[in-house]
Amino acid sequence: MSNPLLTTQTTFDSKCLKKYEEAGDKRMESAGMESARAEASVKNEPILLQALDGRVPNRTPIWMMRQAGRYLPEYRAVREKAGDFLTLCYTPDLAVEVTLQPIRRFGFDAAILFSDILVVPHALGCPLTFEAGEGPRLVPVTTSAELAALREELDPDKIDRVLEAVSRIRAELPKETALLGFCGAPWTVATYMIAGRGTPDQAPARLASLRDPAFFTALIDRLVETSARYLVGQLKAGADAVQIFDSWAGVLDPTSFRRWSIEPIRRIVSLVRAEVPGARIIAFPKGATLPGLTAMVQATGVNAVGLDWTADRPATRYALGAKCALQGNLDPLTLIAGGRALDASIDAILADFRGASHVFNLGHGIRPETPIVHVEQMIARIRGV
Ligand SMILES: Cc1c2[nH]c(c1CCC(=O)O)Cc1[nH]c(c(CCC(=O)O)c1C)Cc1[nH]c(c(CCC(=O)O)c1C)Cc1[nH]c(c(C)c1CCC(=O)O)C2
Repeated sequence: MSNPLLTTQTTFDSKCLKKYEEAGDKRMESAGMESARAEASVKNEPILLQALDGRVPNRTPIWMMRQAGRYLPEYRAVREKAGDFLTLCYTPDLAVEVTLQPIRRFGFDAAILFSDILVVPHALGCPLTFEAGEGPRLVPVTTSAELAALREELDPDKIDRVLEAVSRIRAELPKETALLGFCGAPWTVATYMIAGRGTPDQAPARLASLRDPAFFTALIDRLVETSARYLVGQLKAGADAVQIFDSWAGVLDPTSFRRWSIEPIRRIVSLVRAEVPGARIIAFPKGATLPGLTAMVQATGVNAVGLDWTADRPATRYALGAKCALQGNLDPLTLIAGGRALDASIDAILADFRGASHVFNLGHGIRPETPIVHVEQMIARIRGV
């Protein structure tokens, strides 16, 4: 019997979409009908996890990257009281509170731990500050000697506070809401460590990889090992799945993408699953091409890939829909615009992924200026209420 997902058809007409749906239905049948017991055990599972397991839940799970953040007045109030962003991250009471805020307000299908990808370099001993309106500032690490001066392992005084927040969040969340942990991918974290800040094209890290490959490889290795342990800690503390953010993957040429985005993520996935068998992992290599995404899924075996708003949805589904879940990909600017543009974009995303294992999300983090009524409009549209 031929698999409609493995044909060489390259146009994405309605006939082709019908095939996806049939394949999705078949996949549902084979996944769901293995035994009545398996069916019963998945019924109570959060729908986000059903999608990550390759099932097609009876409604589309929704969460938003940066869903706890400055667009929420209740976040701004806690942030003001804490004074400093890192205080929020390392004070379990506050991290639990801001993680739960968007769940209380919107009832998303997943909470994401409130923290930051730069907690990893900070816990390795890199001084870090967040200047108001300017983003993060780190003391740059640009040589093997500077790397050698950092810790080999994450400082437990910092990380244990984050893990305590994880277990308290899990205890307070409704059981139908999944809890996501996360870390930055080694490449993206390295770009901030080397430049000491965000840069437009990550030139300092790209140059370092060319000029001093021994240093750069050692830095990536340190991040692979510590990030894997950190994710294992989060999963053991109660995270149901984890996402690896490779926000700057899109600046890498195809060879460098394999070497600095795919390969470190592959190693993290394998280290994590050695400790936590079957760990559910989402990779978000922002800006990756479709061949890049395909290679990522093939090499790493992640459960899902995050798609930014530039992804060609039918082509991505055609290439990957039978191999992993697809997460995304509403343009965060559409959520600022609202109105009919928002409705039309949501409808297109839902139509393109109908019958697939799809997690609704934005193509990148929600922006602080986003009106809350547009988030409500989005959720109502997706849930059909
Ligand atoms: C690159 C990156 C960072 N942090 C993160 C990434 C990867 C995702 C992406 O590409 O956006 C990841 C991140 N940062 C934050 C979370 C929390 C969980 C979530 O709601 O998604 C997550 C998952 C909170 C945050 N991290 C930050 C804020 C804003 C801090 C504040 O309250 O002032 C929040 C809510 C600060 C931060 N942290 C970082 C930057 C560049 C900035 C400044 C830009 C900004 O202010 O939006 C680094």
